[in-house]
Amino acid sequence: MGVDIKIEHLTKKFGSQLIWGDVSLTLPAGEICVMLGPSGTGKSVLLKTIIGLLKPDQGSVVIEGVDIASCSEKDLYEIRKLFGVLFQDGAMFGSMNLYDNVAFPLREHTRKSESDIKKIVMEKMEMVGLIGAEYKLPGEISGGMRKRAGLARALVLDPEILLIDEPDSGLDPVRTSFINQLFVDLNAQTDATFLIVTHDIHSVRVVPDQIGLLYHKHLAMFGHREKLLSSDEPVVRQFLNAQTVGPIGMSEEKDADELAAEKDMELPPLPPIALQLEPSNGIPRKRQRPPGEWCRENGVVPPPGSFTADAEHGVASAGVATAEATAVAGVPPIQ
Ligand SMILES: Nc1ncnc2c1ncn2[C@@H]1O[C@H](COP(=O)(O)OP(=O)(O)OP(=O)(O)O)[C@@H](O)[C@H]1O
Repeated sequence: MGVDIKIEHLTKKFGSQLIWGDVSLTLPAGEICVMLGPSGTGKSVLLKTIIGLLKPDQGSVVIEGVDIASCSEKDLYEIRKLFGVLFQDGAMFGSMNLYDNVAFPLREHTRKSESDIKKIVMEKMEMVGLIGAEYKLPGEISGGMRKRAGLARALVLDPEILLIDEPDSGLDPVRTSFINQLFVDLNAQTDATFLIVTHDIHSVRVVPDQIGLLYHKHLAMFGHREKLLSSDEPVVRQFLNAQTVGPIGMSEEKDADELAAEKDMELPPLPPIALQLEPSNGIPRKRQRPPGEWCRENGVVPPPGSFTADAEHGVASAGVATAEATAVAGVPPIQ
């Protein structure tokens, strides 16, 4: 399960307004990818382009040999069956209970009997922890439950690709952690390719295998989590660590005077790279790589204290833990 999405030289404009240009990246089959970027950089537009709701001006999005950007309506209809989509608010029909909301794609797109539909709906409701809430209306449940119901609905057609737009918007930190764990568990169970758009820096540090950053009308960087989390590239470093010092300003880019004023400012050290969330059953996901492997293979020294339990809290542990962490990454321990 899970398929690659190969994006090449993708450009999107609305009229004369360039949203992003020449975006190229591959979302690897079965991996969890996160797309970041300041507000308005076109992350939602990218999701909509990947699923063929918006046509790019140039470039291709190839899934299973079909280019979404140029294929026929019939091919697009077929390819869309590979997708599950979770919109920001869960996009539930307000007058339908959760059971009917989750059953909706099965009733619309398949000829399954009501007893088969029931089996599938209940299986997905169980996966997202909503057994017992089937007959509640969307307006009667919390935002977190609505997201989980939206996720159950996105899963009913057994998608190979899950597109998820800002799952944490409106959720408190605890519920965000629950939904992050749910993504990791679902990825382990389904091996689907995940693309999540989020602003939540903590989620970015512990959930994805791959991270991308859209900035100033282009893809600033895309790659393995350890690449971005150890990067000194100013935009990546500033965004991933939520710093005010760096090229990103309040509205868009900082001007030359603002950047000159920051020239001699010392940046805080990069925080340690956290361990990725493990599936709840303790069995690693198929596409999960051992901590530190990317750094080791690419000769990159991770920030001190990386890949330890403390690293999740941004604490660079000294002594033994640091030595262990660097040993994991295959580089000499820091004395
Ligand atoms: N259908 C449309 N027609 C014209 N402009 C659009 C359309 N959809 C999006 N835009 C513009 O594209 C830009 C990017 O919007 P988008 O919603 O993708 O940003 P985003 O990065 O997801 O932002 P946020 O993080 O705030 O959700 C915005 O300037 C928006 O106004």
